Amino acid sequence: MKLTQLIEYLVIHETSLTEKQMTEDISFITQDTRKVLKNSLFIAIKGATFDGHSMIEQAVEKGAKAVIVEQVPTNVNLPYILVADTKKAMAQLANAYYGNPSETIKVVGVTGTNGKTTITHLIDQLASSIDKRTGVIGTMYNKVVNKIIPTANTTPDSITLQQLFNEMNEENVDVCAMEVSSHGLIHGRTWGVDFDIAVFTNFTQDHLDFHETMEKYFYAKSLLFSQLGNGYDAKRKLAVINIDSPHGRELMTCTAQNILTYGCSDNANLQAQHITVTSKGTRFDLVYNGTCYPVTTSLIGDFNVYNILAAVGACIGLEYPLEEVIMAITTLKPVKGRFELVDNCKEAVAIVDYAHTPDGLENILQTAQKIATKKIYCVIGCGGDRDKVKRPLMANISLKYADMSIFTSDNPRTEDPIDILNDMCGHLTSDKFIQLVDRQEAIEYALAQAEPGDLVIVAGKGHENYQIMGKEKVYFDDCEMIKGFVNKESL
Ligand SMILES: CC(=O)N[C@H]1[C@@H](OP(=O)(O)OP(=O)(O)OC[C@H]2O[C@@H](n3ccc(=O)[nH]c3=O)[C@H](O)[C@@H]2O)O[C@H](CO)[C@@H](O)[C@@H]1O[C@H](C)C(=O)N[C@@H](C)C(=O)N[C@H](CCC(=O)O)C(=O)O
Ligand SMILES: Nc1ncnc2c1ncn2[C@@H]1O[C@H](COP(=O)(O)OP(=O)(O)OP(=O)(O)O)[C@@H](O)[C@H]1O
Ligand SMILES: N[C@H](CCC[C@H](N)C(=O)O)C(=O)O
Ligand SMILES: [Mg+2]
Repeated sequence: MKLTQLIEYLVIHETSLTEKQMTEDISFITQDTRKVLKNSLFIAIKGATFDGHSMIEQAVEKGAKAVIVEQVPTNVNLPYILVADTKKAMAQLANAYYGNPSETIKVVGVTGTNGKTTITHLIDQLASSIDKRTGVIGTMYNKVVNKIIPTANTTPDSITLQQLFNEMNEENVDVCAMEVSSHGLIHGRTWGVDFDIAVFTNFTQDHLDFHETMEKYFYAKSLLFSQLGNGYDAKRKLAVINIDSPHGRELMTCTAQNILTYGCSDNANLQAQHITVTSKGTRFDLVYNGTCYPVTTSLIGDFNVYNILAAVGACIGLEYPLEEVIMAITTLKPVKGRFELVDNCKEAVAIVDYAHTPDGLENILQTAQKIATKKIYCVIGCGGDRDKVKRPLMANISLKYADMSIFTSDNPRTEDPIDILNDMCGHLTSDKFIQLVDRQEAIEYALAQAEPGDLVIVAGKGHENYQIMGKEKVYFDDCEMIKGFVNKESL
């Protein structure tokens, strides 16, 4: 593609490129000097730890035909194009390079503190059940039909994102269910994505290390709704909002589009009534447009009823046949590491879950109380180099609902795990907890104590099969640890 064509939508403040240089062919765009190839366009980004502007000379040496910058280089002979904001330019360039690929796919963006992965995977299952070709973008992996692509982020950078949409187009994907994280929104990773549907799950405390205040965190979430279009778009768009959340009600003013509300309140468009939770699954009545549909699902918990309503709401927005979608609810499989029941030698009910926020933990422990017949053990840790404010809150919640809490490590990263444990339980005086810094020991302790019929919740890591210690990822899998536990007394 010609450089002139690629930069058509940029507002250029200044450039050192000649008219001839502007007509050069560009065959690759990147924001990473390590990936620059011949005939690339390099975009310099100021990141958290590194400033791409410091390496534009090397990028040009490696074959970049031009560099996009937001500050004039010291060496003005370099082929630079000055813009106000290189992150915004990167999103515009990525979109131009891949030909606005999200326009031809139905894109469902899901945001909120908890439930994004679950809902996107439920949408994937529901859409697949009516023979749609699907894509998924999110925490566990990205997926193009059956191809699984590993990912480092919940919401990828704008180049990776547009590249994924392009691949989805090549594979004739009908619908992509995508997690939209608050980091992704603040970093502008989703700029230029043509969302058809925006789903809001809920809003509670997390990520204060990054957003600093709940107000700023909520503002980040609201961006998905203000980016949903002007209300007069060629494509019909819809915001699907949890009306039981006060923040959901506030978000309703952030979009120009039509809104479908869901929840348990009488005024929700899509409603759940008469919820019954058991250790085998959940039953409820789904009410839409005055018709009541009794449904059963193997997903456990009231919070999963919300997740199902959100996924069904998205399917309504996609104009899928409602009765077929509702029938498919009974076939929904739980998502890996989300309230996942794991076999073990103790005949205890062991559950691995990804709860890593106070609200997530409270929801699963409330659900645990509903299905428990005997004692509840809870193994939980908090991530290092992340929101510290949530640490004592999560310990308090565990103590409130579990008969015994085992506080341990969960991705300490560059922090000392003992310091994290002190933040969690330094203030506690109860005798209903112990601290075991080694996660394997913590899980084994809980299982060793558990009697048949007790419930052992192992929370925080869900699908993750690693522990991040320092900068290293060490293999660790909660499910394997539970399955592999051998009760020493029975040997
Ligand atoms: C703190 C943070 O968000 N970092 C993200 C960010 O990296 P960064 O821009 O800060 O990277 P940097 O190392 O400072 O580099 C700056 C620039 O220089 C370039 N560079 C760097 C080195 C070099 O030699 N040459 C070079 O050109 C880099 O390519 C980059 O363009 O941009 C990268 C690309 O988009 C992300 O992968 C990376 O996410 C890291 C891995 C991360 O852990 N992020 C977390 C906090 C995050 O974003 N989480 C949310 C999920 C939250 C939730 O689930 O609720 C997410 O969406 O993943
Ligand atoms: N609707 C919900 N409301 C409250 N808690 C939930 C809800 N759905 C899931 N959870 C809890 O949150 C955990 C994470 O769920 P999920 O992975 O779907 O959320 P997420 O929003 O994708 O999280 P992340 O921010 O890490 O991407 C689950 O394991 C469960 O404990
Ligand atoms: N998406 C979440 C994942 C946290 C998972 C937990 N295991 C941890 O490391 O804290 C985050 O980036 O905060
Ligand atoms: Mg997720």
